[in-house]
This record gives sequence, structure tokens and C-alpha cells, in this order.
Amino acid sequence: MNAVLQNAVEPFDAPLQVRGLSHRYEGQSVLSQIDLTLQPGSVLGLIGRNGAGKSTLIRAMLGLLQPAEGDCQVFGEPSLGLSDRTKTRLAYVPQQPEALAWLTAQQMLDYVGRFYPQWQATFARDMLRKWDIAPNKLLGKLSPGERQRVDLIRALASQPELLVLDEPAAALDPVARRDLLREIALRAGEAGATVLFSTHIVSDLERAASDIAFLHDGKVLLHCGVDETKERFARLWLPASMSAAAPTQTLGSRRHADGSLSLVIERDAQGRWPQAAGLPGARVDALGLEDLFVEIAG
Ligand SMILES: Nc1ncnc2c1ncn2[C@@H]1O[C@H](COP(=O)(O)OP(=O)(O)OP(=O)(O)O)[C@@H](O)[C@H]1O
Repeated sequence: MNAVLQNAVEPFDAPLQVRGLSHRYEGQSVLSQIDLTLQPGSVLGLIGRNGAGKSTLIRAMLGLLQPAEGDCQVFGEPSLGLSDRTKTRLAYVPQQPEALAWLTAQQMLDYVGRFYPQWQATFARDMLRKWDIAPNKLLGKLSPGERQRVDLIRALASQPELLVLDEPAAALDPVARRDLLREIALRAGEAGATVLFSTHIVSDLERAASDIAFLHDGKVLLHCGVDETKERFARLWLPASMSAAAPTQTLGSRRHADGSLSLVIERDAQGRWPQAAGLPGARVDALGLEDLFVEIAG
């Protein structure tokens, strides 16, 4: 077979893939039957409220937690048994990095760098200076924001093919946040890296993500392109007298004090809104990402 054609039809191993993932803590369901695949080169923003299960999902996807049910893979390997080769292709920054607290920032970076064939020592040094972190200070004595910055530098300097960041902006000031989002976009755009980051800051999604996955009530309620959301979703308002005409399948609905209804509606496969949107007296409003989040999770 022609080599080019063979490449074109060969199935690729998704950087991250989960099927039927469910998890419980102390009998309480946190994630329920989640299916999610990251396309190579995409930047997926995982958004959800506090406690929605974002960290749990990320940890299960990377094999750092054994889920109650489901199958998780990184570059086609079961997450719970990743080979050393696959581990060097990915970098993960947890929400609160704590490891190696007895080393200085520079010692940690030098130590970790030895495990990565493509380690960028100069980038790491430059970023420490740019982000005002004393290379000789013990990690255990850094503020949470400084500690998180060092871990982000560690992750970026390894030039991973898959970069997973759990609320990377949580402890960062606006300048460091902007630097980080720029780095993420650069890594994905120029180096073709795949990125997953969790957040509840909608503007970060708009700046850096190509795709969005919305985690709510233990489920991924929607997963699509960031640019697509404005076209695909809208808010339908129905006066109280028409509330019986409301579509039954919606992503979120709110009844107001006057009995009127606001619902999140979605276009069908043919691009049409539900029938109720065309009724006289109904109103369809565009929804920005922030409004969509509030309407669904509020
Ligand atoms: N080890 C644990 N034992 C018991 N419950 C847990 C444990 N870890 C997390 N939980 C609970 O599971 C739920 C999801 O937690 P998780 O940290 O995954 O959410 P999150 O979306 O990352 O939250 P946040 O945005 O606040 O960081 C929360 O209700 C949390 O209290």
C-alpha cells in the first residue's frame, strides 16, 4: 500500500481518552459515565463549578486514581500502567503541587530535567527570572502561587506532547496568567502539543482554548469548539402563558418570579432551534460563554 495512504487511514492514539468513566467517594457519585476524547493539537478547557469533579476526572484520566468504572488511556496505553516512554511525553501540574519541598527551585528543575530528552534548561532559567522566583529558595518556603509557577515551568520545559494543568491560573496573578495562556497557545499552535486545562475562569477559556467541555452534575454536558458555542446554543425566553410549550430536553432552565421561563436551547443536526423558539411571543437571545456557564450551572 502507498505509504501516504497508509498513514492517512491508520488509526491514531488519542492523547487522552476515557470511556464510561464513573467514580464515587464514600458512596457518593462524583462522575457518571463520562466519555471524552482529546484530539491531537487541541486545547481543551474543562470547566465546571467548585466540586464539579474536574480534578477527579483529570486524576483518573492520567492513572493517578483508580476509577470505580471505566477505561482511561493516554496515547493508547491504559492510564493505570503507563510506560516510561509515555510518561516522558506528558506533563501534569496539579492544583497544589507539593512534591520535593526540600529542594530549591533550581535543584528541582535540574533534577527533573534529567529524565526528559528534550528538556529546555535555558527556558526554565529564563522563566524563573521572568516570574521573579529566587532559584535558590526552597520549594517548601515558596508561596502557593510561586510554587505553582515553578511547577508550570517544570511542565513546560519538558516540551510535552500532552500538557495537563489542573486550575493553572488559580494562584497566579494576572501577569503570570497572561504569560501562561500565551505559552499554552504557543505550544499548541507551533509545537502541536495537546493541552487540557481545568478552570472556572471563562475568559481564560476564550483566550486559550480551542474546545470546551462542561462538567456538571457528574456529566460532561457539552463538548464542542469554543467558537461553535455562540452559534449552537441560545437562551429561549417564554412568557408564563407559553411555558407549556417549553422543550423537555434542555441543558438548563429557570423559572422567573412572574412564571416566565428561560431555557438553554441547542440547534438540532439540521441547524434548527426547537419549535417553541419560533412561536409568537417567544424570544431567542445569543449566549456568551459566561452566560452559558451561568445558565447551565447556576
Ligand atoms: N478523597 C476524597 N474523599 C472524599 N471526597 C472527595 C475526595 N476528593 C474529592 N472529593 C469530593 O468530590 C467532589 C469533586 O471534587 P474535585 O476536587 O474533583 O472537584 P473540582 O471540580 O476539581 O473542584 P474545585 O474547582 O473546587 O477544585 C467534591 O465534592 C469533593 O469534596
